[in-house]
Amino acid sequence: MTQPAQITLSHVEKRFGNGTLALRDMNLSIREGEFVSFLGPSGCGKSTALRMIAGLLEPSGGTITVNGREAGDGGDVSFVFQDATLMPWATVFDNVMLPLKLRGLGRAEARAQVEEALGMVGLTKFASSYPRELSGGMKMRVSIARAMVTKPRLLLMDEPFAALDEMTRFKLNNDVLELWRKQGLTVVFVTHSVFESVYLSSRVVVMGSRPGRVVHDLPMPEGPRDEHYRTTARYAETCRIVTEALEGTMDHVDINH
Ligand SMILES: Nc1ncnc2c1ncn2[C@@H]1O[C@H](COP(=O)(O)OP(=O)(O)OP(=O)(O)O)[C@@H](O)[C@H]1O
Repeated sequence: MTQPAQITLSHVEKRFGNGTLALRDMNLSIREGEFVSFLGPSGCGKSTALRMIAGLLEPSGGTITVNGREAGDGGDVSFVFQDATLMPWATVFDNVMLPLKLRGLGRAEARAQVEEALGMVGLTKFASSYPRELSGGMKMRVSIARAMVTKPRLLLMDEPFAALDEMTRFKLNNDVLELWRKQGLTVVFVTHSVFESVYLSSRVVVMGSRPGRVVHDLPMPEGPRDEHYRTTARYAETCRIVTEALEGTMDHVDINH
């Protein structure tokens, strides 16, 4: 039986105060347990769409429902930004505990959940370290642990690995896939990278700009995702198909710069 939609965007439009029409008539339905990437040229509204799903921005037209409620109207959703956005004066433990503290939990009550979240990202031994003592990849892991500590059903990620070197990015790609599988999450992931979107996703939503909208909705092949997969003909062929779809959304100005 098909799962009911967990996220629905229906005729969504976003016009900013300065008149920019970022999205027009965006329609999309995401089911529980999917891993969906938003891929598209710079400025096509990927982040805007993600922020509206999170309830951080309001649509100027249309409707967005998440977990059966209006977007932003309730828990079960976590957000990971491009920067780890950690509190530099607080330990890894305290950074990860923040969402629980905001919900009124004390240290003792929160301990088991924080430890579990740190375990998920392999940072158990770094609970008392400070952000300045960590590499960029480790800081991003802390940020992911902070997002996971509330046990969300939906994880929204806005280009989380764009600033990391390639090997770290590959490693974190695998970590996120493991979380997705083990925790039964739904993930919506914004990226500029065809290779990253094809590797991670069960579905790639290719967006076009001026105004932003969904241009292609491409199911990805099923099967294991591991370092071997990156070297297969199937992966290369899927990347080619997605690249063509992406290029079709761009005008010459976009392609040449
Ligand atoms: N707060 C804002 N006020 C006005 N315009 C905005 C605002 N935020 C985004 N925009 C505009 O809306 C459009 C979509 O922006 P958005 O950041 O969602 O695109 P994107 O696809 O995520 O881009 P990138 O890949 O470069 O991050 C762009 O034209 C952008 O300049």
